[in-house]
Order: sequence, then structure tokens, then C-alpha cells
Amino acid sequence: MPKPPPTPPRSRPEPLLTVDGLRISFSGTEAVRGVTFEVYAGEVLALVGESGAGKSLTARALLGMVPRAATVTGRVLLRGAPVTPADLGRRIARIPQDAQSALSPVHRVEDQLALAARSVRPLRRAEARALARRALAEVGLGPEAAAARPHALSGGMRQRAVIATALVNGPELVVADEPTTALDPERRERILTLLRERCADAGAALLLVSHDLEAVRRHADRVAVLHAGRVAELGPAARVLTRPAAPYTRGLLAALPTEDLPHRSRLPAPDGTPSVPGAPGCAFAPRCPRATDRCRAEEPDLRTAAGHRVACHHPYTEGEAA
Ligand SMILES: Nc1ncnc2c1ncn2[C@@H]1O[C@H](COP(=O)(O)OP(=O)(O)OP(=O)(O)O)[C@@H](O)[C@H]1O
Repeated sequence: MPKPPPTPPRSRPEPLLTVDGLRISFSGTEAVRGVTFEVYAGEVLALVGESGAGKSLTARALLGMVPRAATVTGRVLLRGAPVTPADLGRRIARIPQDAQSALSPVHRVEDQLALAARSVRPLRRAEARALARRALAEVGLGPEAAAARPHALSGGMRQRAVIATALVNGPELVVADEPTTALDPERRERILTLLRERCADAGAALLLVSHDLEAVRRHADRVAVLHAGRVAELGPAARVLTRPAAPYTRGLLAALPTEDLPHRSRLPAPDGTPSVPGAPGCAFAPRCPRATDRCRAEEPDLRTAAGHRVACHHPYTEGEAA
């Protein structure tokens, strides 16, 4: 089913999730360099960008799952308050990449969901099981699949079970990092549609990390384009993916192959040699057709321009040809 038109962010009051100046470094080297964005209740926000841009680390920071070696600064707020461990699995749920390893091979599917439900609130066994069955039915898995062990299910059914597990506790936000990489294109589309529709029905916002810009175009309300650990552009998906303001986003779109290719696990990078990490100025300057001396000297801040946010000294205007 095609996605209904998004509600304009301006009409939304308080953000559900606020990520403010998030920095993640390893031994002094910053991989995420001041990422700021908000997620509004009920929306789908996609994080896109080439490999190494910092998408997964950002998503993991929301889930309290950054690697031990990382130093994290900045703020992650859920309805204005810092995220606590008690919020994880309950108010913020996760859909992992690999449904196979996300489910225990030894337990029946409904028992796993019932366990997830009982881990966050005091429920009797029978209540938890009923909740689990309902959640599984909502993703199209009937009593037979509910009573099966994961190995007896197809890849698509396992992914449905993982979606049901994420939603069983009624989260406000679901974080999905490349949730369909293991599936073929048809199943991928079906699962993404199901994920989006189930989140919408449950009133949960969805933060979707993806390298599939076509899927993002179909499913996301807004897109944040990450580059070299920063947000390069953030705005409505329809605008960012058709008439981007940031030269980096234009480069990313231009690098996409036009013919149908087998599913890629990464986005192709724009042409040219990337900047050296830690070099002054805009990280895209060495590859940017609009770069000036200012771009090579001064890193641009993320500013609101023409209705959405762009980190660029020389953004394209909406009607301007690339
Ligand atoms: N455990 C780690 N130790 C050291 N550096 C790390 C670690 N994890 C990530 N990084 C650094 O952070 C950068 C961003 O990683 P991240 O996984 O967020 O990228 P990504 O945008 O999700 O890329 P991909 O699309 O390839 O998954 C990496 O290029 C790497 O330099």
C-alpha cells in the first residue's frame, strides 16, 4: 500500500526523541562528530549515508549499545528526559539486521515474545502468552507459527517474529538498523511495508537505518543524510531524495547505478577522493563541485535553509539544476 502523505513536522509539538550534539570517539578519533536530529511521534525517519558515515553507531547510541571502547558525549532525550536502561526494550525497541541470530533457536516463538513481555512488566504466564499470540497474529503469524521454533520458519516469517517481538511491549520508538538485508527484494519490500504499517498502527515512531534509497523514498517521512559522522542534510524524504540542497546528497544520488542491480549492502560513494579524517573544513570539499576556499577552511554548521536543514556553505536552491 502506498505511504500516506506525511504530516508536516512544523505541526508537531514536542519531539519524541532528541539527539543533540552526539559525539562518539575511539581512542580520540571521532567517528560521530556532533549529530543532531529529532524524531517525532509516529513518523518514519531514515538515516542514510555511505559506509562509515556513522549510521549504525548513531542508532546504537539510542539503544545504549555502543562498543565498550567508545567515548560518547552529547544528549539523547526521550520526551525531554535522558534515556534510561529501563526505557530499552520497553519504550525504545530494536529490530536487528539478522532475524536468525536475534531469535533463540531452542525456544518456541511465542515463548520468546512472552519472555520479552514479562521482562518489562509483571504478567502471569497466561497473560504474557496471550499478548505474544496477539502480537504475532498482528504480523500475520498464526498459532502454528507461534508454536514453532525459529528454524521451522522461513526467513520472512522469522523477520515478522522479530517485528512482533519489538512491538510486544508497545514501544514509542523502534530502531531498525538495515532490518531486511538478508531477504530477497520482494520479501524486503513486504517486510518494510509491514514494519512501517505495524509501527503506525501501534503509534510508534520508526528510525530506519538503510542504504536502500528507493525503499527510503517509499517508506520514510523524513531523511537524515549522514556524511563523515555529521548530518549533511535533513528534511522531508520527497524533497531530500529528489531535489537535495546539499552537494553531498546530490553526489550520493548521482552515484546510484541507473540499471537494476542485485541488492547492494552499501551505498556507492560519490566520485573522488574522500577527505582525510580530521582535515579542516567541510569533509566533502575535496569531492564537491561547489567547494570554495571557505569550504576547505571552515566546517559548515547545520542550518535551516529552504524548509530543511543543510550543512553547506553553498547549498543548492530548490529549483537549481545540479
Ligand atoms: N568498534 C569500533 N572501533 C573503532 N572504530 C569504530 C568501531 N565501530 C565503528 N567505528 C568507526 O566508526 C565509523 C562509523 O561506523 P558505523 O558502523 O556507524 O558506520 P555506518 O555508517 O553504519 O557504515 P556501514 O553502512 O558500513 O554499516 C567506522 O567507519 C569506523 O571508523
